[in-house]
Amino acid sequence: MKVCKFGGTSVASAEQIKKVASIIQSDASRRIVVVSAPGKRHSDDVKVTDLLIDVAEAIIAKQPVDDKLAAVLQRYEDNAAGLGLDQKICEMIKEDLQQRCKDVATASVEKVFDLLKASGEDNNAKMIAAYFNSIGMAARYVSPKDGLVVNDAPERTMAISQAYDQLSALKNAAEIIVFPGFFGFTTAGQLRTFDRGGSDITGAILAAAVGAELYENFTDVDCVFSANPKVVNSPAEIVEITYREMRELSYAGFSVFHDEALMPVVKQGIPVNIKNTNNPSAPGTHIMPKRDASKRAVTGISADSGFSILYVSKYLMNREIGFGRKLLQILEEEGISYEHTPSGLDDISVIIRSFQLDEAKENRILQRVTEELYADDVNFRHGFSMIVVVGEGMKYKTGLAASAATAIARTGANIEMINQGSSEVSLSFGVLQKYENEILKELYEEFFSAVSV
Ligand SMILES: Nc1ncnc2c1ncn2[C@@H]1O[C@H](COP(=O)(O)OP(=O)(O)O)[C@@H](O)[C@H]1O
Ligand SMILES: N[C@@H](CC(=O)OP(=O)(O)O)C(=O)O
Repeated sequence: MKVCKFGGTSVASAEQIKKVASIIQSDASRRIVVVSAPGKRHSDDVKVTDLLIDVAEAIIAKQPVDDKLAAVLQRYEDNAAGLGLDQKICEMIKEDLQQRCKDVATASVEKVFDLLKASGEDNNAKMIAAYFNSIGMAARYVSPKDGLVVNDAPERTMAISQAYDQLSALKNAAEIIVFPGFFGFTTAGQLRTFDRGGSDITGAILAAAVGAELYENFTDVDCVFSANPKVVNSPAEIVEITYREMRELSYAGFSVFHDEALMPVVKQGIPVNIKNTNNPSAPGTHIMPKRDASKRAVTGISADSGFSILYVSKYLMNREIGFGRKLLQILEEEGISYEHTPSGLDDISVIIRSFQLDEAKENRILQRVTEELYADDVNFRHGFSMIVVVGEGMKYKTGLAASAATAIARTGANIEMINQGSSEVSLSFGVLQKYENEILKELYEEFFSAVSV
C-alpha cells in the first residue's frame, strides 16, 4: 500500500482537489491520503495557514477577528462551490472555527496558535473526504486524535512510539483514509502542531506505521532539483537521492521536503517518491537508502539564511579541559541549540539559528562567557547564510573543496566558516547573507555546467 501526501499547492483550489481524486483513483494501492491546508493558488496568494496565524495573532492582541475568519472561510466556500459540495460543510467549518476561537479565549499563546493553525488541515481533510464520497469513492476522514500521539511541551513536537502502534490499524481500513497533516495530540489530549511544512512529517509517520511500500509526496514541481529553482535557472533534475543527501539538503533550504519527515521512513527503509500533482506521470525524485554515486560527485547545493555566529577566543583554549562543554552548557541553559562548532587552537565559533536569540539572551551569554570562562574575546555576529554542497560521491573526488572555495571567491564573498570534517556527504560554508544567491549560482555553474544528469 502507498501513503500519499498532498501539499498546500496540491489542495489549494477545487481544480487541484479534483486532480488529487483522479491520482488516487488511478492506483488502487493509494490507500492513505494526507492533506495540507489550502496553499497558494498563485504566487501572490496567501496560504490558509498564514490566514489562520493572522486570526491567532488578533485573538492574542484582543482585536476583532471577524474579517480574518471570513477570509479563511471564503477559501473553503470557494472550494466547496467548485467541488459541487453542499454548503452545509461550510456551515460546519464556520462553527468549528468559531468554537476554536471561544476555546482559546483564556489559553496560552502556544495553544491559541496550535488550535487555530491545525484547523487548516483538519477542515480541509473533512472537505476532501466529503468530496471523495460525493464522486463515489469510499473514503473516510480520520482524526489525529485517533492515534497520532505526540510528546508533551516544551520539547519540539514529535510522534511517540505509541503513535506507530495505534496508527498501524489503518492498514486494514476498507475505505481510503483522508488524514489531516501537521498536528497530533499528547496522551493528555493536548493538540500540538509540528513545525511549518509539517504535513510531510505526518505522511512519513503514517507510512512507517502501516509499513507502506512507498511514501508518495505530491507537490507542485516535477522533482527535487539540484538547486532552488527560484534562484538557479533550470537546475538539473535529481532522479535518485539517498536519505542522507536529502537530509543534508532539506536542512538548509530545500523546502520541498521537510527534514524531520525522513526519520520515520529511514528507520524502516521505506522509499519516498516526490511527485507533481500537476504532472503525475512524471517519474519524480526517488529518495532511497542507497544509490550508485559513481556518476557525479555533487548531487545538490542548498542555501539558507538566518544564522548567527558566537565567536569565543581564549589563549591556550586547546589545553583547557571542559571548555567546550562549559560553553555549550551556557547555551543549553538559555534553551539554544547549535548547528556547527568549527574550532582552532585558541578559538571556537558556534553557529546558531538566529531566531533563537534576542538582545537579553545575547547579553547574558556574553557576560557569562567572559566571567565564567575568562574568555579573551567573545562576540555575536549576525546575518549569515549557510551554503551546503551535498553528494555521496564527494568523498571520492579530490580538489572538490578547493573548487568550491574558488567559485565562492569569484563572488567577492569571504568564507566565514567551513565545515567538512564529520559528515561524509556534505561541505558547508558560512558566508554573509547578501552573497547567498550569487554564491549558489556560482557553485551550480562550477559543479553542474556541461555535465549531463
Ligand atoms: N531544490 C528544490 N527542488 C524542488 N523544489 C524546490 C527546491 N528548493 C525549493 N523548492 C521549492 O519548493 C516548493 C515545493 O514545496 P512546498 O512549498 O512545501 O510545496 P507544497 O505546497 O507541495 O507543500 C517548490 O514550488 C519550489 O519552489
Ligand atoms: N499548512 C502547514 C503545514 C504544511 O505542511 O503545509 P505545506 O504542505 O503547504 O508545506 C504550513 O503551511 O506550514
